[in-house]
Amino acid sequence: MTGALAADGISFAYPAALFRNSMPAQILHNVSVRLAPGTGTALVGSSGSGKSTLVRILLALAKPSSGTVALGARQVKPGNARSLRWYRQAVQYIPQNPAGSLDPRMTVSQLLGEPLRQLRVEGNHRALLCEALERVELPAGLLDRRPGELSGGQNQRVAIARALAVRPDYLLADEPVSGLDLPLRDTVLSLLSGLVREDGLGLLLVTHDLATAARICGTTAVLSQGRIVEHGPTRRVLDSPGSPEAAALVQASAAIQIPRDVPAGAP
Ligand SMILES: Nc1ncnc2c1ncn2[C@@H]1O[C@H](COP(=O)(O)OP(=O)(O)OP(=O)(O)O)[C@@H](O)[C@H]1O
Repeated sequence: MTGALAADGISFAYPAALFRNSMPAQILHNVSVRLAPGTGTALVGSSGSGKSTLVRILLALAKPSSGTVALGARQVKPGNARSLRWYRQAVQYIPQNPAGSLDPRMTVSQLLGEPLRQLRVEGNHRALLCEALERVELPAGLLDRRPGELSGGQNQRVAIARALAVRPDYLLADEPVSGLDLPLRDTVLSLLSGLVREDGLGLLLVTHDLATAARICGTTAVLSQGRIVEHGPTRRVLDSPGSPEAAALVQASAAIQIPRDVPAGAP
């Protein structure tokens, strides 16, 4: 059984740009988040608050200036591909615009098989590919197609299947539905919700939008200027935000909801 995925006391600064004679930019200040299997945690915050930087640190792609990342009892640090193979298999990333991350020259079979080969995952790869496709409700008949031969929605699911093929315990999804139209957004959110509730994956969902967070995440952490200013049940954050940053995000989410409810043809 995989343990929690925890970032503890993370601080981080991007190095000073020498040519600009600038100081190192302190981006994260003593940030802690803890993810557990079968639970969804939303990381919300305004643009530039440090969400993607924290995700990079959780993915062991950047080294914090202080603090630790650990999966269960095992500490994780940036390192070579071989030393991180176990971690890459356990923790997968779904980027913003997942479909855009697919190489158009590769078939679905090659796209899904690549991480299995790179991470030297044991077992029958063909069976793992089919299992991943089935989980995102795509037929195995698509394995020989290329992204250009699929719809936008199918490509989104292929990209999620790619993360699922290695059978991870955790998914870190950075704004996975921004830029999608509403029906597609709904499909992807339902899929992610099922992965948490039915398959027991742990999910970190990075989003600007608290309404999106509320759909799938029981817990929400609010990041503001590199600090966690609120961390608790999403319902509580929505109903009685305890920080000005959370209050502003609730207001923004509500404002985005209003036009959707306006009947067609209304002035
Ligand atoms: N490579 C870099 N070098 C220097 N500063 C950077 C670098 N990448 C990001 N930053 C700065 O770090 C801060 C946090 O960026 P980050 O991308 O983590 O925020 P974010 O909350 O994910 O924003 P967004 O919601 O717009 O994606 C920003 O001020 C950004 O300009």
